[in-house]
Amino acid sequence: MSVNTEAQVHPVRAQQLESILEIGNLCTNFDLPGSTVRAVRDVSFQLRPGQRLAVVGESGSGKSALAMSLVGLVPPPGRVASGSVKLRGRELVGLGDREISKIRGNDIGLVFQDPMAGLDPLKTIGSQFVDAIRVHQDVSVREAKELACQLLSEVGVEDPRRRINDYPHQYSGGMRQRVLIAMAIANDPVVLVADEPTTALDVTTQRQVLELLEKICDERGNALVMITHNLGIVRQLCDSVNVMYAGRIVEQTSTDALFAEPAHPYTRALLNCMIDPRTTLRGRLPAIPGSPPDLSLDEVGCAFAERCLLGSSQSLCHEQRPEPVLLASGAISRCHFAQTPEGATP
Ligand SMILES: Nc1ncnc2c1ncn2[C@@H]1O[C@H](COP(=O)(O)OP(=O)(O)OP(=O)(O)O)[C@@H](O)[C@H]1O
Repeated sequence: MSVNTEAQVHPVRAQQLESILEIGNLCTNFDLPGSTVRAVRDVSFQLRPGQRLAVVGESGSGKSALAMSLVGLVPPPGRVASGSVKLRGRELVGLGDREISKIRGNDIGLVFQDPMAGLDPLKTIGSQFVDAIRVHQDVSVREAKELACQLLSEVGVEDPRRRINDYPHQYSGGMRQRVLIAMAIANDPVVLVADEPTTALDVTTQRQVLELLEKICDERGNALVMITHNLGIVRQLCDSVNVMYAGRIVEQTSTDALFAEPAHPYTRALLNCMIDPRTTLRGRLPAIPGSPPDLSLDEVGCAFAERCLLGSSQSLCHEQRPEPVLLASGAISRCHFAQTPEGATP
């Protein structure tokens, strides 16, 4: 099945700007002894220059596995089992480690949840920064250091000429995240992939880091893929949204439409869990009743059917997997009853 959704959702917009990233029928599995966890299932979408796309969903829905698949960093025993990731037309799936690492940190910048995971505790920030720049740019150590200081200043690290000689533990969590963001943009990537970049931070620092990401995207014009649990972040930072459930994208829509007219029952359940969509920047999603399916089992019907208010009593939902449906709003929803008006019996 092919879900070439961007072309379906926004045919006019899709023609205006050629996409820079094209994901086609991507499947990522974790091969465990005796079972295979199918973490990303037949995911397709496109990203245009400057687009800010959120990927949202509950824990375990496959957001991180998708993000890691985009940049060739799926940890073993995981692997991209099939499908395609094309950056400016170049296929990344199947590239060797050396080739993909040239692209990572160059055309695609990465910001992770735990800034410590991206830094070597035994090296100064300066030496790590210089290395990260010189892997991709033919510049001297002195020039790389100068660029590093400029970037640190850009992301709000005061006195960068002194701070560059400090070790990661001498920075606060928020400052370490700023350093990683500076490193991620050092080679002017066309896409920034941020996987829950503020989850480990306190509320005030979260807000500052989000404002920084927003400023960077505004000023540099890079596209953003923002992996998050947090619909407040989606509202603040992103223009479009992929909602993931059980490894699949169940809704693709604009941020405005997500809040105004959520199409999929799962999206509506997520929104219902938000206490106050205007102020819940800090709010992780509270639980939706029931639990997601075991991703090592084959799907029969809609993966959300058991938990769905609309379809739990419908035999169709339990028997037949829904295909994506293009709605009048421009959203795509993977629901048998996507066109059913709210409150009506399907
Ligand atoms: N290293 C691994 N080994 C085995 N299974 C894994 C591994 N990493 C992820 N998975 C499985 O893949 C599925 C998707 O996980 P993933 O981390 O992508 O979800 P997520 O939506 O990012 O969740 P969270 O928001 O909690 O990070 C889950 O069922 C998870 O258990």
